[in-house]
Amino acid sequence: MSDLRFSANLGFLWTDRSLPDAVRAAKVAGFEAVELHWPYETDTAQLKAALAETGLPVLGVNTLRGDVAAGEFGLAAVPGREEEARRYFERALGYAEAIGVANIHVMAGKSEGTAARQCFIDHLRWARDLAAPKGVGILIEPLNLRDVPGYFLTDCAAAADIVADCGGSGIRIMFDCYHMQIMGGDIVSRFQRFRDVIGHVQFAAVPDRTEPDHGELDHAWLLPELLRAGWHGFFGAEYKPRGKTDIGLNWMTQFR
Ligand SMILES: O=C(O)[C@@H](O)C(=O)CO
Ligand SMILES: [Mg+2]
Repeated sequence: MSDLRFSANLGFLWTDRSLPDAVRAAKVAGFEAVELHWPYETDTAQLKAALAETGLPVLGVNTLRGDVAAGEFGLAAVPGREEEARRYFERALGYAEAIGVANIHVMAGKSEGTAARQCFIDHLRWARDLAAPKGVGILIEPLNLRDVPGYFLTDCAAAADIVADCGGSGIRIMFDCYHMQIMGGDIVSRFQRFRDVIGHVQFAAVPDRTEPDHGELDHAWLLPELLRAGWHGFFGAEYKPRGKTDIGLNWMTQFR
């Protein structure tokens, strides 16, 4: 593999296997890390065993979204739901400590306005102060409004302001090229502008969020360009395979 290091997002890849087996499959495929969405039903001892066996680090887990059937997508920026949001974060932190996770992605939820922003900031400060002594960082991710209408956080400038208002340390932006392209594009300049507060990078084809081998974004150009723009971390492959995950891994060969 070149200088690019890839992380397999097991929220989308190898979902036909148990999470421990998905970790093993990611190792065999050449990924150098994994990231999870909502692994909470998976036994931590079994997951830990697969992680130890493969040596793959876990870059992130998400806080729970709330009542998904009712359209909820996180609670941290939803006034009136503060207690539940804190319980979700404590659950994520407990799981992160049990298996060893670098970051918790705090999901903001659907809301708007100054009360929602203050609610999010209060939650993030509290969460950061709880997680930092345990060596766990916080990520916040601007999402696109086509997939998640009404989501509170949709833009990097707003996310960077929130990080600053939280005091700057312990909270970083998850820069997902898929969402960024849908919310205006100009990905490399935006990455450069917010580089100092970016804590993870993800990618997928736009517009269909499948393998990064077609569509609006030329990943063979884009990902090395982000390295040149100063990114030193992993690239999270967060796409929904068109078929079986293993069949769709050819995109990786262009980076070898
Ligand atoms: O981009 C995404 O959808 C994710 O990174 C996520 O964590 C949940 O929405
Ligand atoms: Mg993402």
